[in-house]
Amino acid sequence: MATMSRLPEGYRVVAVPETRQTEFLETDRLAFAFDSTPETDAIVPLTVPFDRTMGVEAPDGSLAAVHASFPFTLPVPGGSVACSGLTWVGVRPDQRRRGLLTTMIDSHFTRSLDRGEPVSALFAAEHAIYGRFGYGSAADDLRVKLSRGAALRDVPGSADLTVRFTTLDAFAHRDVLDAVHRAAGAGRPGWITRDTEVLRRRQLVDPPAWRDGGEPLRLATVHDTAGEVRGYATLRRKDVWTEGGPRYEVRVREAVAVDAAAAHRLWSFVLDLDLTATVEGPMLPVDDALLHQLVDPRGIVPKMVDNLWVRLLDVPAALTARRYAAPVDVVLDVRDALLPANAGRWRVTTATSPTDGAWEARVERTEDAADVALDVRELGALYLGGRSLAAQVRAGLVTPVRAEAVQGAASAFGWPVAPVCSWVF
Ligand SMILES: CC(=O)SCCNC(=O)CCNC(=O)[C@H](O)C(C)(C)COP(=O)(O)OP(=O)(O)OC[C@H]1O[C@@H](n2cnc3c(N)ncnc32)[C@H](O)[C@@H]1OP(=O)(O)O
Repeated sequence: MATMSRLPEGYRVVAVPETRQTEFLETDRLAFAFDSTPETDAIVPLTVPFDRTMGVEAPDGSLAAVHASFPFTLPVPGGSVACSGLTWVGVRPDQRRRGLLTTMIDSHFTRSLDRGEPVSALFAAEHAIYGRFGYGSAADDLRVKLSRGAALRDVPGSADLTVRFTTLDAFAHRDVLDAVHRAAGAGRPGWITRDTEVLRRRQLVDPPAWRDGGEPLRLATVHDTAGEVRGYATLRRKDVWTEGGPRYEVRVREAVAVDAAAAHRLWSFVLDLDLTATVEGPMLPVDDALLHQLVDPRGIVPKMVDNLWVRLLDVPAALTARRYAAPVDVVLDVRDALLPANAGRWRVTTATSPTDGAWEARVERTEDAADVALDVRELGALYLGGRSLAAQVRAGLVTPVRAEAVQGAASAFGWPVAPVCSWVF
């Protein structure tokens, strides 16, 4: 690795074991300006994976910066890949802009590669932070505001389903909701599942301090005639009384459904709760069924937000782990200032014809002339199939060395299901 480290004199990278939990949390609280109380801490499980938590110590031995990573299985087009999910990154405000994050990223890359994780992914606190390290913005999610009563097109089977509404219980509901969450995201790139008990429970906890004047989190579940859960929404209503009557807001934390009928039934319920006027949706994939089922999509107020950022740490391993939407034979000339093993020309070739439209690729070093030249950041952005190589060329981010190669490569690197991760880690 081309080392990026430029720590000030006397600083050093250290592992942060669980015994330093209090110090770890204090560092991140200073960085993120968040507070907590013993009441909230008693409810919210700590998700920090201390066996994968690192920091930077100042010369006096105190923690100046921290980060951790989750061992995820990242769904990618047609498959999945071992992924190091970077998280809890924080540098104390009095230690920032001295290269501490840069050094931590260096160590994160090395450790991830040593563990056999060819890809890293993250949610970025701010847009400007991670591109310099080769992370590309690989997915968007949509946050929509809808009016009560927004009509949906008919979907066969919806009328056979029933909805139950109750108060959410993180312990009682976590397993059944996790099973639905997994089923709902099958085949969707980026749909990271919550593979530990703490991560499952963390999505459902509801300390009073987080309610912002709303009710406790409620749970709407959609059931088929056999009683099986086919979809769910976690949500809270906030009471708003006006001279004109009640205009409550519904805030949906998560809404997932295993099929179109369940999505239709779920949203029909959520969009027609008594006393309410508006519904704020959760993080939705940009191709979510709701957006297609709405009779009048003009009625929504959408906001598009960057979702997962992806960094290819081992280009050939990462590109081999995904499938391609069309046959391709393209030579990529990759720039990677931080991980030189990725740099240079790679031929991506698909061969035998698959029955499911998901083409496997061979990825090999080549001396042949490049078709397309791009930074590893843009390759990371393409990785989940949610960005278009042709759009990157049009935006001036990718150089089309052989312009005729772009259309075919763009089709192959795309994917028919939009990537998204439904929760922030
Ligand atoms: C995956 C996650 O956990 S996302 C959470 C990230 N954490 C936060 O946002 C909490 C608040 N902020 C912080 O803790 C810190 O400011 C961090 C982690 C964002 C940056 O840490 P620093 O140690 O200051 O970064 P470092 O000094 O290594 O900066 C490297 C380069 O990135 C730039 N940079 C760092 N942060 C930012 C930012 N927020 N916006 C724009 N540029 C930035 C620096 O200017 C520097 O540029 P240069 O190389 O041209 O001089």
